[in-house]
Amino acid sequence: MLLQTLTTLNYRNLAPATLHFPAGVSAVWGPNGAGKTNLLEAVYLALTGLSDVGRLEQLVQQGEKEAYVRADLLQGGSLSVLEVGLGRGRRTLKADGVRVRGLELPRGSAVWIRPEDSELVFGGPSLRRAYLDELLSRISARYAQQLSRYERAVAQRNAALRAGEEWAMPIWEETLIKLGSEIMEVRRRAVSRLAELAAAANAALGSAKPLKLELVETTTPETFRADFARRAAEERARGSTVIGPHRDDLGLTLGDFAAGDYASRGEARTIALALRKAELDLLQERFGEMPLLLIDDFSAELDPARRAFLLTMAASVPQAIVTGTEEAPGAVQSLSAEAGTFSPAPTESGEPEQAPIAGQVVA
Ligand SMILES: Nc1ncnc2c1ncn2[C@@H]1O[C@H](COP(=O)(O)OP(=O)(O)OP(=O)(O)O)[C@@H](O)[C@H]1O
Repeated sequence: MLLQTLTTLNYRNLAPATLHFPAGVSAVWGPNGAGKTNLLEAVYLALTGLSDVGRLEQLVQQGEKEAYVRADLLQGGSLSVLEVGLGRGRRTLKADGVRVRGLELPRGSAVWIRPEDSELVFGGPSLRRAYLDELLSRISARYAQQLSRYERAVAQRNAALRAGEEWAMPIWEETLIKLGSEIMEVRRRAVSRLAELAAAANAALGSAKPLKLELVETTTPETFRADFARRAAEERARGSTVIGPHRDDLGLTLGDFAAGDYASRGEARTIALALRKAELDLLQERFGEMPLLLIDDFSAELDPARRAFLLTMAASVPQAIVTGTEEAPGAVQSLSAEAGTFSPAPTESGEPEQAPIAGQVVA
């Protein structure tokens, strides 16, 4: 997977530009607020269709109505043009000029490592479910479809519970048991492999304590129906579905203790990094091609073992973009960031890879 160029227009604080990315590590460095994270966010959005902002309008430059991002991506030897158009509450994705849904994008194309990934450890179960569901949705389009059907059915059953529509319960319960059991089966298989990969990454990061990942389930495919009967009174009192994969968690144990309750901040960062490395490995196993690696703010990582791990990871994939307030070592391209513009600078080891080309926008 090689990103060849990224074009942005009216995207957050980025100046309109087309940037070229060679194979190897591109270092993007500059002061706080320069737009480094925005650049990685634009790449990730164009490649995966994924974005975790609350409102799409946030992505459009203030004072503008629409934004545009285009990525030219080389995958499996052929070039794809991926485009995103953003407007008020509206997002349009195109692949090679044809409108597509997010699921139809090249799903194993990028992994994004961010300083806030520690929230995967300290945050609530919904963050870990989102990590798992996003990853599994990229691995399997069917999983994504079943999950969205399941979530709709949960919302409808909750509405029926609140309206006291007892007659509708058997129908919704059968739907949830069918869709939910399939989701649980896929999660079980994936988590068993993810656990191996994350444990290996955690050990490679020099952690003295073993990392264990396991699904914490509120029910099982085997007991779903009986659990609905058992929790019937509670569900009616609360007006909500309290069992099922939408309430499950990805349990993280470091050594003998639950990581969310007992891990130090540094240990949490190591676990989060191990989870991202496992994600990279799983996507590579599934699609047979190494995703583009996006590392946001490597310079915030002060621990020598984690910093070395990040930089080794970047150097070991076909292509990585590494941002920081200082230049990442070993880069083949260096882009200095300032107020939303990215100017080629000599790398630590030589001349700029590209001439400045800001302003060339392919609309
Ligand atoms: N929709 C928008 N329109 C204009 N500017 C925006 C928009 N959204 C964010 N910004 C600006 O983008 C800048 C943040 O950029 P970004 O987070 O990419 O910085 P950064 O280079 O990663 O900084 P740091 O090193 O602090 O992480 C902020 O100054 C913010 O005000």
